[in-house]
Order: sequence, then C-alpha cells, then structure tokens
Amino acid sequence: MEPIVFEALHPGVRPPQRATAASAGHDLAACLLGGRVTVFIAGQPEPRALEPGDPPTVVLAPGEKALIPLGFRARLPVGYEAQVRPRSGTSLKTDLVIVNSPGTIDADFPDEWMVPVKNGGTAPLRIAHGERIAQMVLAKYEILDFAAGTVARSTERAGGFGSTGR
Ligand SMILES: O=c1ccn([C@H]2C[C@H](O)[C@@H](COP(=O)(O)OP(=O)(O)OP(=O)(O)O)O2)c(=O)[nH]1
Repeated sequence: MEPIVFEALHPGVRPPQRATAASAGHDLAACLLGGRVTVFIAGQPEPRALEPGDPPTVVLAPGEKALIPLGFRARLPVGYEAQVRPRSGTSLKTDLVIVNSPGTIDADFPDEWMVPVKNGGTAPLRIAHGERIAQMVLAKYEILDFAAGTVARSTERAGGFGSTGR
C-alpha cells in the first residue's frame, strides 16, 4: 500500500500517532513552533502571539476561533481523504470545539495541515504546544459522475427530515 508522504515543518515534529494498535484515529497534536497562531475575529484573520513558556500556549477568548497548526505537510494517496474530528475526552473535559467537524483533508492539499477550532466556553481557553487536539481517520472514497435524469419517487419513502417519525 502506498504510504502517506510526511514532511515535518519544524525539527522534532513526528507523524500523527495512533494510541493503540487497533485505534482507527491518528491523534493530531498542536504545533506552536511557528511562534504565532491565526485567530478569526468577526471572520477576519489576525495573528495572535503565543504566551511564552514550556510548552508555549495560545489563549483563545470565549467564542474566539483559530486555525491551530499541526507542523507538517502530508500527501495522501489519491482515493483517500483524512477526516479530522474531535477526541471524545477533549470534548467532554474542555471547551475546545472543532468548528468544521468532520473536516476533510484532500489528497492534493499542498500546505500545512491545520485544525479550525473555537473556544465554546465562557472562560479563556489555553491550547499548549504538543496537546492532542483532534484525531484523523483515513477514508477511501470513490469518484462518480453526475448524469442528468428524472429522480422517481420511491415507493417506501415519503420524504425526509422526520417523515418516518421520531
Ligand atoms: O480540518 C481541516 C480541513 C481542511 N484543511 C485543509 C485541507 C483541505 O484539503 C483544505 C480545503 O478544505 P475544504 O475543502 O474543507 O475547505 P474549503 O473552504 O472548501 O477550501 P477550498 O476552497 O480550498 O477547497 O484545507 C485542513 O488543513 N484541516
């Protein structure tokens, strides 16, 4: 099977790891070695300096969104996507929200992988360098063409959005 080509953008950045042999998800760790993070205020990108420390951290105000860098680029084999989704423990124990979940990373994406997040709580949220903020699950997909035609009503299904009851 073709591997995923991995390119670290900072010394010491390792490929995403799976916690156990049968884990479906590779954990994704925040990489704050670039020295700043892009936050979004009313939809506009703005650089945000890190709080110094070991490890450095970025602090998001309640409701604030940010693109958290992962410190690497990667090239997936064609026919695969990486689905980026929350870790359940992080979702239960913190106010970190992944705003586009499930995110899709395309096989032809050439830039640094990022995770779009939001502080869903009412207090400042701190994200530290190295913190596992999300996980990715690889998925195979098929590409199908569209063909113009008439979509006949199905005999069994009347509609959607609750048509079969609760
Ligand atoms: O969680 C995510 C989601 C996306 N991406 C990158 C990889 C993906 O291939 C690219 C585009 O994502 P998407 O198609 O979801 O975003 P878009 O807003 O439709 O952007 P584009 O117009 O560039 O396709 O952004 C990430 O790094 N992390």
